[in-house]
Amino acid sequence: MRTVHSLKELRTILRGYRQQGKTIGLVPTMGNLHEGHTSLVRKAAEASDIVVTSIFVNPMQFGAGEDLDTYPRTLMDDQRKLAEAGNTLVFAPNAEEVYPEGLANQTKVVVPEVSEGHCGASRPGHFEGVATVVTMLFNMVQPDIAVFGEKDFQQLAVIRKLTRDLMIPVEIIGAPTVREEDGLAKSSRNGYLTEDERAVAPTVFQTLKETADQLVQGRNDFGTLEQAARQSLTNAGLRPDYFNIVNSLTLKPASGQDQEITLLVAAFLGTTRLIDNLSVKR
Ligand SMILES: Nc1ncnc2c1ncn2[C@@H]1O[C@H](COP(=O)(O)OP(=O)(O)OP(=O)(O)O)[C@@H](O)[C@H]1O
Ligand SMILES: CC(C)(CO)[C@@H](O)C(=O)[O-]
Ligand code: BAL
Repeated sequence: MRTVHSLKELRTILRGYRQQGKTIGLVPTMGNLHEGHTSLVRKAAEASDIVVTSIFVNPMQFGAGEDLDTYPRTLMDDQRKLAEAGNTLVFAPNAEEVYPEGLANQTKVVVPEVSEGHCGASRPGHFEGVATVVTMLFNMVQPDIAVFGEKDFQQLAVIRKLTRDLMIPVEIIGAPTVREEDGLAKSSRNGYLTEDERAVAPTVFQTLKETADQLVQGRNDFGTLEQAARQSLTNAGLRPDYFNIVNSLTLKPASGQDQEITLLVAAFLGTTRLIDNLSVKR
């Protein structure tokens, strides 16, 4: 498995693969990889001949006061995990390679509607940063397929929409959330949790499951259920950012007629912000 840092080298290698008639899969990440990421790589390897994993902590998607500087950078460890998962090529550019003219001067991709609300409301500019860098990665790698985790449910919806709207010829594949045994969604940011916080963290998924059970039983009083879920999180020592029951496609507030409903949650444990979601069919 090779690692390249420059776009020029990436393009030269990929040209060679394309000339051999190989299909290319892309897995965009910010590194500090865990089994959630390697499951995406395995999925990409099933769907394409060559798998490119990008590792780039994208400054454009971090807000002021967020963890851009402290976000864990663990390239050597990541390379070992990727090789084991069947990855072909790692693309690990630095910020100057991706944004040679700096962030202020960068053309941006703005995705309306699905990027509004939820994480979009709590992290202004976040999805502009994600949409822009993902569009750039699509142009850099020109993959046939790209795999993203359902753990970042709103992000996946944003990427599906930008791909459709900008007619980018790539198939977007969603991959299920990989969890710890106690239900906590695997995430690089779990590493920030103290031992005490880690013991409380599974409450996020438990609250999702308890609320989903109520929905499956036919409850339509979504506001009451959201309020009760926020209270459960608070009682466990979390600080809920949002707990929203939405239509799975539009991410707008769910209605009683919706057959596919998604519960979206973000909550702080100390300074760590955890997100998760669960979808139900009715
Ligand atoms: N537990 C998981 N299961 C499946 N996919 C995941 C999981 N965690 C992350 N991913 C996916 O991996 C890709 C890269 O995500 P990222 O590098 O931000 O990882 P992360 O662990 O979610 O980090 P963070 O804690 O910063 O959100 C995204 O498509 C994301 O949805
Ligand atoms: C898709 C992504 C790699 C873009 O920076 C990031 O938002 C992530 O890791 O989910
Ligand atoms: N996993 C989404 C990337 C972020 O939180 O910035």
